[in-house]
Order: sequence, then C-alpha cells, then structure tokens
Amino acid sequence: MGPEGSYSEKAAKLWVQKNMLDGAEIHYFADIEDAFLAVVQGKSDFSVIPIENSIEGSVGVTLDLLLENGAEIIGEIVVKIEHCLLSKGEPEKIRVILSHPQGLAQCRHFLKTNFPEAELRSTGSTSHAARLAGEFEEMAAIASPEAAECYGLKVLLSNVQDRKENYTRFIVLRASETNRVQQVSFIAENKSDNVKSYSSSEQESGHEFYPESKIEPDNSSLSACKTSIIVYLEKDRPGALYEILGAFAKSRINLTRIESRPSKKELGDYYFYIDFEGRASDPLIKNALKEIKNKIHTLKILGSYPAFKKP
Ligand SMILES: O=C(O)C(=O)C[C@]1(C(=O)O)C=C[C@@H](O)C=C1
Repeated sequence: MGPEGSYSEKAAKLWVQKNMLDGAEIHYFADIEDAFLAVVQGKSDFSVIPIENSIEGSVGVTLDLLLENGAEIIGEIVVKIEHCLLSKGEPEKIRVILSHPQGLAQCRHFLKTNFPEAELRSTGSTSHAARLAGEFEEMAAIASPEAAECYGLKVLLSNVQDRKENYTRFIVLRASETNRVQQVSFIAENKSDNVKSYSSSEQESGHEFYPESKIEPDNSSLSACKTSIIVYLEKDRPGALYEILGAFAKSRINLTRIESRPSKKELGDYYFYIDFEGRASDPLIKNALKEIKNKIHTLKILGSYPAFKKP
C-alpha cells in the first residue's frame, strides 16, 4: 500500500531485507484491496498487507479478501507503529485531520481530547493522508515520521496513538498454487527465446517468480512456524467450536489467535480465523485437521509460514 512513506512500505522493505531478495522492486497500490488483488492477478509476486493491530484489532477487509481469493500466506512481519501529527502549518490552524481508518482509530482518544472540533477524514493509507496534508495548511495527517520527510511536513507531535505500545502485523501473500501455475505458463507463452517480452499489459513489469527455495521457512521446530486457517461450521450447534478447539488441544497444538468474522449471510453466522503453531504438512497437524474436517462445512488452509521473530 502506497504511496511512499506508508507503514506497509516499511513492512515490505523489512521482509525483502530479511529474505535477502536483493533487487526486489516495490510497487505501490492505492488501498488494501488493490494491493491484495495485485498478487492474485499476477501484477506482483508478493503482496504485503496489514491484518491486525495491537490497539484496534483485526483489519476486516483483509480477513474478507483472504476468504474470497486464492492467495497463500507465506510470511508475517510485525512493525512498531509510532504515529505522529504532521502538518505544513501550525497546530492552531488545523481544521481537518486525515489518516487511514486504522490510524484514526488508534488515536481516537488523542484526537477527541486535543482536536474536538476538527473534521476527521479517512484516506486509503497514512502516507496518502500525509501527501494531501502537504497541500493545505489547515490539514494535518496522522502518519509516520518517514511520511513527514517524504512530503515536506513538520512533525507537530510524536507518538500520538492512544497506547505507547502499538504494533501492526502484516502478512506476506503470493498467489495460490493454481493461480501461480497459470501465471507462469502465461509468462512462458509470451516470452521469446532470449528476449524478455510480455505482450499483455497485465504483465507490464515483465517479472518472473522468485524461486520458492529462497523463501522456504526454517521448519526446524514446530513453534518456528505458524499455520492460518478459516473454518465455517454452517450449522450452529452446541459444542461445535469446542470440538474443533478440542482437536487442537488434544494434540497439544498451540493456538496463537482466533477471530470471528460475519459470514454476511445472516446475523450471528460466522467464519472463524484460526492461527496455530506448526506446519500444515506436519503429521500431528494433518491429523488434527483431518479430525475437524468431519465436524465442519468448510476448511480453508491459508498457508504455513515462519513465525515473526524480533530482530
Ligand atoms: O496506511 C498505512 O500506512 C498502512 O500501511 C496501513 C495501516 C493499516 O491498515 O493498519 C498499517 C499500519 C497502521 O496500523 C495504520 C495503517
């Protein structure tokens, strides 16, 4: 998610560095949906998308897109978020404050206390907010110090989020295997022997997929890896969720997160997003997944990936 100076850019750069993908090019998209779909449509090899924040919780649109699209989670990155109040003008002049909805929500108390009269407006990203604030003195943005530098803004106040400790977890996606196979054959068909040429505008960047071996996780121990799944029960019955969680508990599989999301079919009907330690290919986990398959309507495995380790 762009433009330059967003937290997503920071996460993407960190992931590139961690995986030594030297020479990787960063492409910027207007919002979470566009960045997500870029990978599904073959416009990028990987997408880096925010999924949860320690103050504000889940990013709903990301959860919905994970359900609706064929994308695989192959990594995660946690970024410390230190929001600043940025503006060209002085604090007394501020009439409108812009940010991504997550940014505004993470600073709700600060904004209400210090700028009760200001109009709050959402933008596609915090950096987009900073870019706009660069144009009008009566506007301010909640964004990173890097965004201030990018768009020539003053940092009026630092660390304005409602809790000092503020972290966002980003996931790294690539197209699911079926999608990737289609995209690779598409590239191969459009490539002559030694000249790289791509006839479709969708493949303008002319990229090739990074070899998978470069991004395979270290699977030396179960806790070094995480797996994310989506479960749909369809029929609400007593103990259904308990049985699913029981299958994990019985095998001593450690759950790291469980989240519900409305199915959008009717009120009170949910999908459950579950993260746990270990890889889906591990026999212990395979067994637990087999056991729960009989008790539920849908199981979607989103991917197994190395758990984030603090540098
Ligand atoms: O707007 C940005 O800079 C983003 O990268 C998006 C995003 C988010 O959606 O959570 C990322 C981190 C912060 O929590 C605020 C906004």
